[in-house]
Amino acid sequence: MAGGGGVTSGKSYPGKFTSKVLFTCIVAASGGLIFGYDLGISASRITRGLGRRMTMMFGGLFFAIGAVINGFAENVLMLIIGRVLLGFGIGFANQSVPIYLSEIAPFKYRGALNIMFQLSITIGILVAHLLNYFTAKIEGGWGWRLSLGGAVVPGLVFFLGCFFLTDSPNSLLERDKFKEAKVQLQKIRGTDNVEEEFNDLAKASEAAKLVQNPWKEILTRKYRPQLIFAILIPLFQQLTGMNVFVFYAPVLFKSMGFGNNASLMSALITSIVNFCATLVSIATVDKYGRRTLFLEGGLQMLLCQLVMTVSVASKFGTSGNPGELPLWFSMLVVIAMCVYIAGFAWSWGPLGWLVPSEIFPLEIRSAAQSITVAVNMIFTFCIAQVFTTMLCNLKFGLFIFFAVCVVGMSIFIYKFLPETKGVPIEEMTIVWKNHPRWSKYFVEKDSSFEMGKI
Ligand SMILES: OC[C@H]1O[C@](O)(CO)[C@@H](O)[C@@H]1O
Repeated sequence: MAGGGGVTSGKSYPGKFTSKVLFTCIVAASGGLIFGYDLGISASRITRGLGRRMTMMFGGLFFAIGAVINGFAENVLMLIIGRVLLGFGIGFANQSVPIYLSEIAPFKYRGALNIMFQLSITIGILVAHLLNYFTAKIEGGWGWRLSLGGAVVPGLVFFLGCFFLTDSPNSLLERDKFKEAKVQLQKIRGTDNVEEEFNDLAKASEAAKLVQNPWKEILTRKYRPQLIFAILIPLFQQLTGMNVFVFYAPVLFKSMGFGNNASLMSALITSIVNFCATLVSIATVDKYGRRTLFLEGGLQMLLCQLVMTVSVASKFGTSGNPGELPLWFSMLVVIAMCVYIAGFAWSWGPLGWLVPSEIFPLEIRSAAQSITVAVNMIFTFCIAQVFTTMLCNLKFGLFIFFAVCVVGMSIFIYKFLPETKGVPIEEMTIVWKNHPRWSKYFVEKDSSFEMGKI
């Protein structure tokens, strides 16, 4: 495989899959609930200075306060203020949760534990869809208060849960808390024998401390490979077109002839498929690797987009008026949509967070994650804004547009993404060094690797 192949670092840090690491990851991943419930902005300086855990707590708190203000809003200003706080909450959570999970997880299970973040996102979407459906039926027109105010629940779950967490050893070392970092690592790994891993983390943190300004640093040539992925992975995730289904599924289903219950049906079907397929990703990502999932998911989405293109073109043409749609046709489109969503949910959905969170060295990890979050949010917003205009102008061509994007991103992954499965996070340099495209960014000196002096 071009540039693929598995790489092993030769490390085998002892340690168990402890109940502590599982509990910690479940609580931290619940930060995805608030993103599933809503969308927002980003915060890197805070993650580095305050630590991942504190940033997560701020995220939950802002989100909960924003939700309360929205729920009790008496005017538009209150709605705007609440909305801004939700945005901060999500920005803080998206900034800190993926890297926290990747740092805290034993490297062999990093994929599965990190994907619990995306799993929480899918739960958030499912709950919000269901709630919207029921609150819309509440007499008296105050149901929206319940929908908006209901966001306080995931916000508080996440905020309060964070009290039970410790910061990641990497983040503690970043702030010179050596003793605490070691004790926490021993607790998380369930063994006192963490010397090798701890030394590697300490080395990474020493290297990180030499970097005064991560924002300037990330622009230097030696981080070019990582920077490219920090930007392109979230961009490509949004260019799959998935959010067209998340945001507009009810409209699409209605136009396929699913009468009055279209909204509930679509919300239920697409959200449940999204959730279940994310579980598949959890079960397979550390076994088959990131590249396999990316490529399989891409192919699956492409086939479905082609089925949708042909179906919509043959029934709607360019007039947009389908007449009476036969049942088999509606069923075919629904099945294609579901298979497409499953393809996304075990590839670009979770990997869009996992891969960026594990490929950056500590010194630029927070800055790079901010870029990833910002690109993700900006393009989520753009797709939501331009979707209807594109649909009106391109008609079935919209599906061709996303299909072409999927082909492009799959080729990119095939040629350029190194496999990161089974490599400890602070040892990740090795995958770049061994990759035919990226090795030139690394030069060998005195049997250690010095980065980017060419
Ligand atoms: O599960 C679908 C959701 O996942 C995301 O791609 C984030 O990873 C969102 O943009 C989308 O709404």
